[in-house]
Amino acid sequence: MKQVEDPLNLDERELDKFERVADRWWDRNGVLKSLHDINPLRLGYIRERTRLRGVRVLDVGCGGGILSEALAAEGARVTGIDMGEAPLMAARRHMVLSGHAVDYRRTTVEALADAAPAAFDVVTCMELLEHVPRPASIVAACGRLVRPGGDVFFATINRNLKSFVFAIVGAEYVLRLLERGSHSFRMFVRPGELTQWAESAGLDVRNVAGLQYNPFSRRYFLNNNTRVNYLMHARRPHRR
Ligand SMILES: C[S@@+](CC[C@H](N)C(=O)[O-])C[C@H]1O[C@@H](n2cnc3c(N)ncnc32)[C@H](O)[C@@H]1O
Repeated sequence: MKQVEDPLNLDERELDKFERVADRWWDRNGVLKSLHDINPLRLGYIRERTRLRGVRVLDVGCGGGILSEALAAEGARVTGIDMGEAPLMAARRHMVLSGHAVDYRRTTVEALADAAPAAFDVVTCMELLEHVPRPASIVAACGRLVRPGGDVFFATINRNLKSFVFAIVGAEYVLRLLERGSHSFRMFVRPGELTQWAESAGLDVRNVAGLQYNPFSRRYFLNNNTRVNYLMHARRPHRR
């Protein structure tokens, strides 16, 4: 039987995971602690590779706004988009407390790419690709939304035996860094796949870095081991 594609590129079960925990989004020691813990590393990775002050940044799948607010604090003019109602509510509530202004909107990245092509200097899309049915479509839309010469940043989880052991068994069952069921192994994305989608979106991949967790020091760090979590920096060339 032919499978019918969801035109919104949504997986209701995945969305629901974040609806349920949204009121604890900004609890630094709560269920989303790992997002808080990796945020300085993600921000540092972005800041090293692009200018943020005064530029238009789109944060795709922004959730409760952990990265969006950090980008705004760097002086960027940030738009955050997500399809979850409750995460966006948590983001708007927190923005009032923090004073880091972000323009939060409920839209798909594909619809925004139709409405506002090349409207952003920088696009970030972190920890989203492993939660959607058609990640290549998200990557293509990110490529359309960034201006020529602009930068795109992705973060996701590799798909192999080590990532199954570390990102699911280790993180969800042994160390309890994440809630059980946070991730589905089959939705993880290999760096080769992401590179191919980025290139098909007209982007040049400039760097891929690994994001590691040391269970003894309980600290995250960046290196070149991309077997589990990794980040990617791509740039839209001026001519394509
Ligand atoms: C793991 S959270 C990541 C949040 C944020 N990017 C961060 O890293 O701090 C994933 C987010 O993706 C959102 N999401 C899931 N599917 C989506 C889709 N198709 N379009 C936009 N957002 C989506 C969820 O609502 C959730 O807020």
